[in-house]
Amino acid sequence: MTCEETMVDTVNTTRQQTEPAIVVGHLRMDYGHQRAVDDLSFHVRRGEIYALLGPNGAGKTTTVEILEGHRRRTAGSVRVLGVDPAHGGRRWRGRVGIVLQSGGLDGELTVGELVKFYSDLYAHPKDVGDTIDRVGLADKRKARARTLSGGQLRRLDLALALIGDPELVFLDEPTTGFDPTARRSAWEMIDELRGEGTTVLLTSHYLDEVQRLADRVGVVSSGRLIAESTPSALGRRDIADTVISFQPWDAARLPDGPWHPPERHDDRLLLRTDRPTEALLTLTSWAVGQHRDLSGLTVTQPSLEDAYLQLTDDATTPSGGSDAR
Ligand SMILES: Nc1ncnc2c1ncn2[C@@H]1O[C@H](COP(=O)(O)OP(=O)(O)OP(=O)(O)O)[C@@H](O)[C@H]1O
Repeated sequence: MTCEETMVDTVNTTRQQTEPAIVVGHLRMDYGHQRAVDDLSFHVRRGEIYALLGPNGAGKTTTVEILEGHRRRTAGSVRVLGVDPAHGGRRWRGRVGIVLQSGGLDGELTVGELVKFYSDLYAHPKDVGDTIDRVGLADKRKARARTLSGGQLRRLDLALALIGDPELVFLDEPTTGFDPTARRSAWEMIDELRGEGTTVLLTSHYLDEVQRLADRVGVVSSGRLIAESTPSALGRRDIADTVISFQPWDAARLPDGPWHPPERHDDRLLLRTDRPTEALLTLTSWAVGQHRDLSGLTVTQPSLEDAYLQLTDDATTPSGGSDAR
């Protein structure tokens, strides 16, 4: 290698280490006349857990399939670990953990045999027994794949994605069909991946999962990124107001205050506000002045779920933030 080639190689290696794990620019995917992904841009930093969140048909799986190199995009640019997945070779595949469709596995092989078979495909695989333990299938090691339940098959998928000790893992709805205990252990496992510096791209419908696991979340609706933030900052967005609720007494006449027009729900009055401290002061001063209690008073902070529902609702209504095609 000449001195010049060595320098180019060093520059390339440095660039690959500093470049985000995933860079998506103006990605578009059309299935015939159906636009599934529309001008989508985002990046995932190395070691980050990034969640794509969105309603059914938002384009999450299509995006992940393009990033995995399983689907050719219509337009836009994509780099995964410094490589265009459309041209990702064997070496690149070895660096990326992909949760396979277990439907394609030979159901006659046992869990242990399948994980061992996949481990042999990689240069530096993890330990087969440890990986099976980690996904909670230790007692199913000798069971044939065809005898596993839906949730157990997804755990097997996860084991196959992790066995190659990848730098980046794609987890498309990793806990769908898991019972609550299995979900918790999958979460712990994903936390461990974070501890090891593995980058994770996750798609999920479960807001608690995203809240618990993700460093950042991109909300996708109709193929577009409509919001991107940390889960907690997304939950704090002004769009999702704090709700103050209580049971008003007969003939109560509410004073003016920093809230939207009051809403009645059964015997309760709901006040939505983006200035909760001031609203509570106005409300409690009024009640004390009237020698009354604010019976059943509750104050509810907006959750990630509230923000998500409001965002996706706005994006799919014609007057909302995203243009309707
Ligand atoms: N192979 C395909 N051929 C034609 N249209 C497709 C195909 N795959 C997906 N679509 C369409 O593209 C859009 C995006 O689908 P995609 O599966 O990517 O969404 P998603 O966000 O993953 O949905 P879900 O949360 O339900 O899994 C949908 O309207 C879907 O009907």
